[in-house]
Amino acid sequence: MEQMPSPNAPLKIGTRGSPLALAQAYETRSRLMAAHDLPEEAFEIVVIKTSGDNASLIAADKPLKEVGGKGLFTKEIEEAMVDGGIDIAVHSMKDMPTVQPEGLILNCYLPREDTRDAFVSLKYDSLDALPEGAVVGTSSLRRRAQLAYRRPDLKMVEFRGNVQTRMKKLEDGVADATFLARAGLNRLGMSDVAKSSIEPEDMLPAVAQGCIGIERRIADERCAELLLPLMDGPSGLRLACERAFLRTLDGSCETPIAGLSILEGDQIWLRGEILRPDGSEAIADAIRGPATDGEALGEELARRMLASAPADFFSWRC
Ligand SMILES: NCc1[nH]cc(CCC(=O)O)c1CC(=O)O
Repeated sequence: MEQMPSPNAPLKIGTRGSPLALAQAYETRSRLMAAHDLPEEAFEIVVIKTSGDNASLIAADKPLKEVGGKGLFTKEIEEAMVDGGIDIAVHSMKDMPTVQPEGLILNCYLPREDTRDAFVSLKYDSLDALPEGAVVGTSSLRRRAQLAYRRPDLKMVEFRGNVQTRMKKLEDGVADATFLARAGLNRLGMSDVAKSSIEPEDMLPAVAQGCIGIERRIADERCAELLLPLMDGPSGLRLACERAFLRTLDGSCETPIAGLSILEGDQIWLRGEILRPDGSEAIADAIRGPATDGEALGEELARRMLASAPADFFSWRC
């Protein structure tokens, strides 16, 4: 049965419990408080444990895609929203599947943070400075493939956990360097661990990197109204374009796909890169057109890249 919260009941904001997820939930709460002149008590942050947070799965040093793919960190949160246990959910858009469960809508995007990856190392200043055979820690299939393509000499090791855990691994000498989203570091107040940034011209970030999205029930008009002033126009155009690209490529699992759109006046410029998981081959392409046609442009670029790739290139599609 549909629960009918009283108009004065606190709005329940669902989130994972990681330091980054909490920072994103607090940012969302602050923006809601400012937009509606509401006190902190008008909101309740509800921490939800997801399969992806399951310690035993994380401890097993398996690539995340073997553990369960993209819905891994979102399933339980979306279930809580369908059940009415929470009213809205705050997500890192780059971790979100391109299609939402029935009854839910994800179209509220906050102003985007830095979209670049950061180069993090205790010994070296940049990717170019890494000596031959250096060890890079990463759990991201995209970063792994992009790095293997550009620097076949590098050795990759599986690297997971929060930023503190990863820094400890660097201290212990498990790897010489790692790559983290600048957006996450900035939100955690840890941007000083970044030695340099990877420019999109050198390596495109993940689709939707650096963007916080807020999901709600489609039928919940109270939440629709509350979120309206938070919806950032430029983020909306860019995310529609990038997510259409990913959706058309069927990037439903963690896939070696990178993509970034940039607004230039009333135009949008989308660049994409698709790689073989082992980094032995990559295809890149770009498209430009009216920003309001972003979704169609994203689909068109994806179709063009699918058509131009060798037949066995998309063996990872699922
Ligand atoms: N896959 C984990 C994840 N999801 C979102 C971010 C960073 C924040 C963002 O991109 O918005 C990260 C960590 C990372 O890649 O360093």
